[in-house]
Amino acid sequence: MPAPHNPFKAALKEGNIQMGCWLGLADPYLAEVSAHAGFDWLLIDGEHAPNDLRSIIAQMQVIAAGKSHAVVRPVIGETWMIKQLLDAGAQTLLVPMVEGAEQARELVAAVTYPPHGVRGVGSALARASGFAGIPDYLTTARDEICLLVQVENRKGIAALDDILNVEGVDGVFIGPSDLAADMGHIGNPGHPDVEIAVLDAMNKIVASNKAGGILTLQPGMQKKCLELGATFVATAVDVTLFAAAIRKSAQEAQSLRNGFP
Ligand SMILES: O=C(O)C(=O)C[C@H](O)[C@@H](O)CO
Repeated sequence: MPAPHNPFKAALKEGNIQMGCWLGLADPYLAEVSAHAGFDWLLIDGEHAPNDLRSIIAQMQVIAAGKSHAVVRPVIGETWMIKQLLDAGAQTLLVPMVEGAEQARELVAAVTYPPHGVRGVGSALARASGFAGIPDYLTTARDEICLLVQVENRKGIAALDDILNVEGVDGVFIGPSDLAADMGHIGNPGHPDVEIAVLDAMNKIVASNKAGGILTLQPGMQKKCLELGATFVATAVDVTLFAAAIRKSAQEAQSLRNGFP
């Protein structure tokens, strides 16, 4: 019996668009709500949300029971961190701040067992192997792991062609917020210079036959990236949605109260 099939990786390979949502509320109860909403993928954010290994596992567990695929973002692409997340059952990783081909090759090695990689062998204890319930996990796991890297500063953009030549990287995600900051337009990912850089990079990614991805709340940018051939596009953030809704509700409550003496 092989490692669990990764439908998200298969969809990207076939060029099937996958629409996603960012999960920053760092809670399995709330992740479960999103898991039944209808997104193709949900990003469990270990970089900017208050997640740890346990909270990431809990969110993966509830997402597994829903209709979405869990994509896990570590704080940074450290080999030991990737080892833990893969053993915990993550099959798709989105690694932030990738700036060069050598770093990308190290990430490929981190998701690959020896002799071709350096992923530590712990399947006997791992949720990923069904707690040793999947006899062929060690020999089939790599094929079902989807490695996505983030290019999100000028150094990464300059190295994009080299990164795209790294075998074993399945997709490249452009991070407009960090790219905007590095380009001198912090807080303004919609700046014309940033948009040009994002779309140029997306063009290159798609042309390389790797999957192109982005998170953008701008409908115009979402459409442009899809038109260029991006296949994993996040269009929502749970924190943003919740915060806006709860603020609106509070304002309505106060307006109602103000109508009384
Ligand atoms: O740089 C970006 O944009 C991303 O990588 C996404 C952000 O980290 C996410 O937190 C939304 O701002």
